[in-house]
Amino acid sequence: MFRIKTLNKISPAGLSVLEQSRFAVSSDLCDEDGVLVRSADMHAYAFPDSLRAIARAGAGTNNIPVDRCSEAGIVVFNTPGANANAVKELAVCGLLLASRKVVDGAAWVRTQAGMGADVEQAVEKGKSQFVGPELMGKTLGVVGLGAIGVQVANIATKLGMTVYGYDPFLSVDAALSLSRLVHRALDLETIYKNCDYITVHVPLTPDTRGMICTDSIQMMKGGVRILNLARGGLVNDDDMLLALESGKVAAYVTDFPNNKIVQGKNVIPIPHLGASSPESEENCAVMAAQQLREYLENGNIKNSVNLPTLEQEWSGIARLCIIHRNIPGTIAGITKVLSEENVNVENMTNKSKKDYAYTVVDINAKIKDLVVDEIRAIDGVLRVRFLSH
Ligand SMILES: NC(=O)C1=CN([C@@H]2O[C@H](COP(=O)(O)OP(=O)(O)OC[C@H]3O[C@@H](n4cnc5c(N)ncnc54)[C@H](O)[C@@H]3O)[C@@H](O)[C@H]2O)C=CC1
Ligand SMILES: O=C(O)CCC(=O)C(=O)O
Repeated sequence: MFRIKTLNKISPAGLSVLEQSRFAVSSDLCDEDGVLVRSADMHAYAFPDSLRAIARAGAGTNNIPVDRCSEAGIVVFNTPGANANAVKELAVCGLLLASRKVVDGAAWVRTQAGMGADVEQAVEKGKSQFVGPELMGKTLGVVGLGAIGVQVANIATKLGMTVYGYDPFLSVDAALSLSRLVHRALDLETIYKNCDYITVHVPLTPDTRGMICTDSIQMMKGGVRILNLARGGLVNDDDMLLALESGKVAAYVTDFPNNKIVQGKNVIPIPHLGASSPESEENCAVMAAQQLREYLENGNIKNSVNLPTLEQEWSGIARLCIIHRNIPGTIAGITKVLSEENVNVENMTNKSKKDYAYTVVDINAKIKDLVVDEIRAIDGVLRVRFLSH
């Protein structure tokens, strides 16, 4: 029986993937084999020895201490693309909210009603203060052309916008999905200098933290409208507040409000709703649970952010799953231990991702705990699991 701890509310469709006969799932258990999480901050989380995998039902993994997980031989999964449509739709909403003063206008209508005014009359008299430009014919810059950015760029072309996209690491899949109407920007300056609207869809990393700051805003057009449905830390709040105050930035739509930024002029704060649709919550939860189940039961890895994709059909009665550093000599060490025990290797796959590697060895014999311990002791080995049918 595997023990799965949930750190956020997970869609029931995802939980149903983890059948009760094989998985105990609760927010209130210890010695967990796996964790299912959405946005809960895990940086101070104490890993029990039992923990083998963390599945993030969502895209961003900046709430998880991925380096610490790698060192402890814990696989971290996410669910690429599973919530992209939900975020794309909110981005379209954000573009409109940044333009058409709907939020301020609606609040104003309510105050009129509250003050006892004749709302019908007040509306016609007061509406001119809420005029805002159309999107058609304007220029949009999309920073980050991954699962979300591509969809936002493509749909914006259908709204009649001229779209520039920037992504120095554009994947082949993303390139194939990108509309030919989207102009490829080769640097951020092109986006900053040319766009009336800018939307960021990149992960929060040391490289992207604070990328929207006074230096970048200075390059932008006066009255630019900025959308941030990616992560709060991508924007320097102090610099943004100054730019909003001066009017250099006409509107800032953020899915990551905090006490400071909500004070700003023309800030449209959204309570982190990017992925909050039933469809997206279900997609993410199902994908995360399936990946977790497949790793715990069969050792197969798909969509991990710290370890390579490795899926192998079973070809023996037992399987060794070894997470190790990507250094010479480890595989030789593993096969040496097995051949000394006279164990035949039925099938073996090794894959690496940056500094870490994963080796799956199928064998046709049960081996003693001592042999597993010998493999565990090989230089560079971080975690060994022994699975049997
Ligand atoms: N508001 C919300 O609820 C949600 C927010 N997000 C955020 O959006 C981010 C993007 O999500 P996805 O598109 O699904 O991820 P993704 O991994 O498919 O795409 C990210 C893209 O950013 C690119 N990139 C990385 N560094 C860059 C840089 N310095 N400049 C330009 N491009 C760069 C990558 O090459 C990649 O193509 C996530 O990391 C997460 O932080 C994602 C889902 C929901
Ligand atoms: O689970 C959520 O609501 C947050 C989604 C998100 O921010 C992400 O997928 O990166």
